[in-house]
Amino acid sequence: MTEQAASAGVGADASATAAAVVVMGVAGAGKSTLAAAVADRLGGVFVEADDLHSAEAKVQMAGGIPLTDDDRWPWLARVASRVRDELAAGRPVVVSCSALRRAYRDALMRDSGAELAFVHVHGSAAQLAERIGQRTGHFMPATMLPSQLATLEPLGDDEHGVVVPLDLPVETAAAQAVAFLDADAACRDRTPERPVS
Ligand SMILES: Nc1ncnc2c1ncn2[C@@H]1O[C@H](COP(=O)(O)OP(=O)(O)O)[C@@H](O)[C@H]1O
Ligand SMILES: O=C(O)[C@H](O)[C@@H](O)[C@H](O)[C@H](O)COP(=O)(O)O
Repeated sequence: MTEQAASAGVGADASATAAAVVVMGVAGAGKSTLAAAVADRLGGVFVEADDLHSAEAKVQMAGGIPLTDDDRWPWLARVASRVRDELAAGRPVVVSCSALRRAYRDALMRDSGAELAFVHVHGSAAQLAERIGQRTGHFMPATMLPSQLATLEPLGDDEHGVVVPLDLPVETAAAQAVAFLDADAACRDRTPERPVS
């Protein structure tokens, strides 16, 4: 993982910006808000992975029961398929998707065929609890936060991603994310493709 590439002073260069981005993190962290802002900056499409859950999965989560891996795989496949479709149509795509575990992120890469970049919106447990408590009208109850945190696997050093603090103003966070994406795209241009594990 590249730590806060934004602070490296990399200038914005739309042509170098990764075309496929997943804004990840636990429920309520601020993924959708940031993903929409990043999509706007990239002139890309914002995809809300929550909209691709089955009705059954939403009922399950609304009832406070976390999804299992078996519940998640078909959902992740739908998210990846959507990414693939948008890229095939020539549109940059920014997805809001929890993508909590490494295996989920690898599956998204494998099934989309895209070299995804990840932006992890994160903060302390107290900040996350406060943030999810503010959210209204969502199927995911705040009681799911502990299971989300238990499932979360932070970005590995070998993943293309950056952590953005959840308490930044959204436009500041989006600027940090885009600076990272520019730096990451430039870095990929200089290095051979790595295999997806
Ligand atoms: N940078 C931010 N600063 C302040 N509030 C935010 C910020 N990002 C998101 N929020 C608020 O936090 C709550 C959760 O945000 P949301 O984007 O829905 O999170 P997620 O997609 O991770 O569930 C919402 O009420 C949203 O308005
Ligand atoms: O905004 C949110 O609350 C999350 O994005 C949430 O809706 C997400 O879809 C679930 O977290 C299900 O997936 P996981 O159980 O794999 O996080």
